[in-house]
Amino acid sequence: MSRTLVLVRHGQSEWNLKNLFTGWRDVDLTEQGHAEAKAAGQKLKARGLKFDIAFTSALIRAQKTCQHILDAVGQGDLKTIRDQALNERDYGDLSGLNKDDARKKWGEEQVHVWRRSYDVPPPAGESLKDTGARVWPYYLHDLQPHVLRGGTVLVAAHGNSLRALIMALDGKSGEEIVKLELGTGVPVIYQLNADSTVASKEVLDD
Ligand SMILES: O=C(O)[C@@H](CO)OP(=O)(O)O
Repeated sequence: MSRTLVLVRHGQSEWNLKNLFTGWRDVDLTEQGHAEAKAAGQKLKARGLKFDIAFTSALIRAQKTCQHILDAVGQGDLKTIRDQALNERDYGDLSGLNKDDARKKWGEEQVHVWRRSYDVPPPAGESLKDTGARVWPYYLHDLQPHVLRGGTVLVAAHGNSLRALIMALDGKSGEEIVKLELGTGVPVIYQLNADSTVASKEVLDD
């Protein structure tokens, strides 16, 4: 039985391009972002993947990425659940600021800690731990059951909401997760065992 979970970070957004902290701000994909999402769909199509259900966040950049992928695999009308549990980490007061300006103001090290550490939240925002505290229960209750009954499930979401999910799936520590970067539009394919542990993981980053 195939129990397949496909995670895809949205394609490049307008604020990725402008190098701004985005978080819950609802910005669109760039031309490149649309192309990356379509290319992700083509890679999944080439694998012969057909989905049973799709999940995405409440934010347009993830929703459009999800739709591009479904269109590419010929499943444009597939049932898709949108939930803010899968939203990007809330960047709080950093939202809308330029990342280089923030480095000048607070220093390289502090900004890196806010962006990639496990449990240090940016001012008035969520740490990765906080993000995981909403992503992981949502995964367990709403998403994983579809995979365990033999489904193939698409999740189109965000860099940090997916980092939180991957941290739990891979059993990574707070120190290890600092190094994990997810590319825009790069599919990550998990096969799960019947007991919900990970049987295999493949990153389609070529
Ligand atoms: O700005 C954001 O919301 C995220 C993702 O684009 O940025 P970072 O990679 O710095 O966590």
